[in-house]
Amino acid sequence: MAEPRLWTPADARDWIAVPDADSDKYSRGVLGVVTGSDRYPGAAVIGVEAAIRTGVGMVRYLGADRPANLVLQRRPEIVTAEGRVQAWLIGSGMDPGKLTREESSLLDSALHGGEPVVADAGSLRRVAAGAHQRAFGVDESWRIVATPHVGELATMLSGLGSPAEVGAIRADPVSYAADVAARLGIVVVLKGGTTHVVAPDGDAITVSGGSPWLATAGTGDALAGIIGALVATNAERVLADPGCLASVAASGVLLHAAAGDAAAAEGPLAALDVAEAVRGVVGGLLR
Ligand SMILES: NC(=O)C1=CN([C@@H]2O[C@H](COP(=O)(O)OP(=O)(O)OC[C@H]3O[C@@H](n4cnc5c(N)ncnc54)[C@H](O)[C@@H]3O)[C@@H](O)[C@H]2O)[C@@H](O)CC1
Ligand SMILES: Nc1ncnc2c1ncn2[C@@H]1O[C@H](COP(=O)(O)OP(=O)(O)O)[C@@H](O)[C@H]1O
Repeated sequence: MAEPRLWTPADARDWIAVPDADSDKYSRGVLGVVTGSDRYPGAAVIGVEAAIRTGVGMVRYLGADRPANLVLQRRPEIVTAEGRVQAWLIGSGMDPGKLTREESSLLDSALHGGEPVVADAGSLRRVAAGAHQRAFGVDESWRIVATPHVGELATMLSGLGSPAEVGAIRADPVSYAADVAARLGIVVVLKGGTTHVVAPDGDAITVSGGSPWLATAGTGDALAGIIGALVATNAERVLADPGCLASVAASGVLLHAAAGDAAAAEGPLAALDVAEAVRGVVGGLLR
């Protein structure tokens, strides 16, 4: 396996799609979102806020009623009608053991739809079960980015029939992430104090830094929203060259770490502070 590359702000800058006079909300990219649940409605609010502040043409939120109402209270600009999307963000704030039939069907539609997908938390077991591979073949599944923490990667490995202890994964994170990435044909973003982005071919990118104050509930939901917005606004490039999906994901991790630093500069942070701070980070990179 090649040595992991370090990702820089200049690398991330390349993946910020800046609108011009010919842009409209559809041409910029629409992110379809299936996150949150009655049990964890807040995850939907955090992920949507992060996506909006990363920059996207439109967010279509299609989750359950309770999170949908909270999302709309905070962000009336969100659209809850079905329609075309350029990418999906799924799974944050969803419990894989307690999905309603409608939630399961929404997750499956997103995974089988052919658009790039950012799969978090409650959708990871489905990804590990390889449903998308059966539908599209391994090459096509390069369009999926999964964002597990070590506990969730352990669950994915169990699903693949290769259980591993969390301690073993922590000791050799890139190898375990690379194993899952190769077997499922997906990009794995293994989250932690240092985050590793690993492509199916074993190419690894490391994003270090990010304030330790990020170790608080909901910051992973914010990360998924940031990556979702970047994938939606770069969807044409991703579909033309799925190999670039790891670069898009690494850029999202870098923006998230920088937003965490910005929010932590004022004191202990909450996940929504991180989502809000992404705006200033993107603005700063573009100056
Ligand atoms: N405001 C909200 O609505 C929030 C919702 N959340 C949602 O809550 C659900 C459960 O999330 P959990 O992360 O607790 O996942 P799980 O409950 O699936 O996994 C947690 C398990 O993994 C282990 N573990 C090992 N390393 C870990 C690490 N680095 N970080 C976290 N757990 C680790 C834990 O000990 C535990 O056994 C997800 O759907 C998530 O998106 C969380 O994001 C918190 C905020
Ligand atoms: N000690 C740390 N230093 C820097 N970043 C961290 C640290 N701990 C966690 N993070 C980051 O915070 C986020 C936590 O995500 P996650 O574990 O999914 O939590 P949640 O499910 O509560 O959102 C990840 O992006 C992770 O990389």
